[in-house]
Amino acid sequence: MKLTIQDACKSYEGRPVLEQLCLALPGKGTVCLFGPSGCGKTTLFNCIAGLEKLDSGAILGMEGRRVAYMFQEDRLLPWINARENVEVVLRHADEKQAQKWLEAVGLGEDGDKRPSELSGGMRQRVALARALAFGGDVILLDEPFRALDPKTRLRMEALVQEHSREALKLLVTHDREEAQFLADQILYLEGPPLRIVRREFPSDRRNDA
Ligand SMILES: Nc1ncnc2c1ncn2[C@@H]1O[C@H](COP(=O)(O)OP(=O)(O)OP(=O)(O)O)[C@@H](O)[C@H]1O
Repeated sequence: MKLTIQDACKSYEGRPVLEQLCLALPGKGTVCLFGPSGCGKTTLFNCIAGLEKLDSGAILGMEGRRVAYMFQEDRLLPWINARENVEVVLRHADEKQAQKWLEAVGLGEDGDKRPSELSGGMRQRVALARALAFGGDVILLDEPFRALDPKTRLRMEALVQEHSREALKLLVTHDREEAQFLADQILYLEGPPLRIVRREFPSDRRNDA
């Protein structure tokens, strides 16, 4: 089902971050959000996820849809190990399944380590494994590859591309090539207040070329 953002308004301390924002998103596929720091992308994600409430307007099409959210920070639980951090989001606790996800992000050997024993890039990959393992209908990824070296980054991009094909994946990136590689649709943004200055459909463009 399509996701429709209708006249969304959200202000902080009198400063509008979302102002009468209207946006129609497809039911599935990858939409990359490309825009400068502070333009309001995270605020939009928080409103879609229901963590922040709009001042007015509506987000339609979220009824009954499960949301996975990979935040800019890893937000791992510090008192349990990497494998358990993935296991907590599985419908049925399953250590083997959690281990498979860790292997998919290249951390098969690190499952017993607590977040404090992992590097920033490793923690980010555990957070990515957790978001994909949850298997939501809407998957919000806020700069998911930021702390990664180029080779690992490519591997993680491929992982995101191949999983959850029936979900709507919304991905914030500051990397043009990454957006071109992953996206069915790229939204170029400015703000605050957040506005869409351009929409691009990379695969269509390739077909036209
Ligand atoms: N809880 C809050 N209280 C006050 N101001 C906020 C709050 N959250 C966001 N803002 C402000 O809203 C604006 C948009 O912030 P937001 O985090 O949504 O931007 P962003 O595009 O995700 O930026 P970045 O790429 O740096 O994460 C910024 O000016 C920010 O200071």
